Amino acid sequence: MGKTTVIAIAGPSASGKSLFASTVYQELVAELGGERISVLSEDAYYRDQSHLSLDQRVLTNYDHPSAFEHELLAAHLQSLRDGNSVEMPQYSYKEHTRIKDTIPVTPARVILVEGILLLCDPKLRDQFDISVFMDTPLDICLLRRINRDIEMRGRSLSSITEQYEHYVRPAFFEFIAPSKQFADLVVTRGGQNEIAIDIIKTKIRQLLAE
Ligand SMILES: Nc1ncnc2c1ncn2[C@@H]1O[C@H](COP(=O)(O)OP(=O)(O)O)[C@@H](O)[C@H]1O
Ligand SMILES: O=c1ccn([C@@H]2O[C@H](COP(=O)(O)O)[C@@H](O)[C@H]2O)c(=O)[nH]1
Repeated sequence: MGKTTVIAIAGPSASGKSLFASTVYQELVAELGGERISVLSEDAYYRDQSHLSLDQRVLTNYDHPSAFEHELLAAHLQSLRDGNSVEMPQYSYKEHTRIKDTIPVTPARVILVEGILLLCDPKLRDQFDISVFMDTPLDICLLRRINRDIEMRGRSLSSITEQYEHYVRPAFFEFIAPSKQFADLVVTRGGQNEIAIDIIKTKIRQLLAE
């Protein structure tokens, strides 16, 4: 296997990062097979909070860098570069903590990693060869987050709007928007931008052909 290339996909919550990463991954796996591409999620590296009660866990600010174990994500990316498999944690948005199971991730020629605060952290940025920022307007992100969090993450409308006002929106202006300067490619509209998906797929095909 040649040198590992890590592609980061960052941007606000519900901007389409997961959809973009999974579309690129699934379309390339269908075309080329899955052995040479892996996907990681920053959300899997939210800190374990199993020592706290559920009432305490809901008080955490999940949009602040301190909520993530970025040191572990950086160490896992380095291990994968070094040719070693890692056990990626799994996170429950309903329980607000990690679950016991992990997912084995094998070293791959191309690693896609997606998450809100990836480009804010210098030790993570050092691990990225290509960085993408999903520049979906914040009002569109909010509408998509409301629908997704009610359907998929067991949230009420009032809990979403309260969390959004106190944590999600302030974190966008303090951490996420300023991190756009570190992106190589800025993607408008979200996870269904077919031209952007095609550009990243073309780059990955080139890397896999080297
Ligand atoms: N371009 C788009 N058009 C319509 N819906 C979209 C688009 N991009 C993403 N979505 C939807 O918006 C929601 C949030 O997208 P997701 O990929 O989970 O965002 P993120 O990973 O950035 O939080 C999901 O339900 C997804 O299907
Ligand atoms: O327990 C949790 C953990 C995270 N969140 C919210 O999730 C988003 C990040 O995930 P996206 O898939 O990028 O939306 C972040 O804004 C947190 O507020 C949560 O609500 N509860």
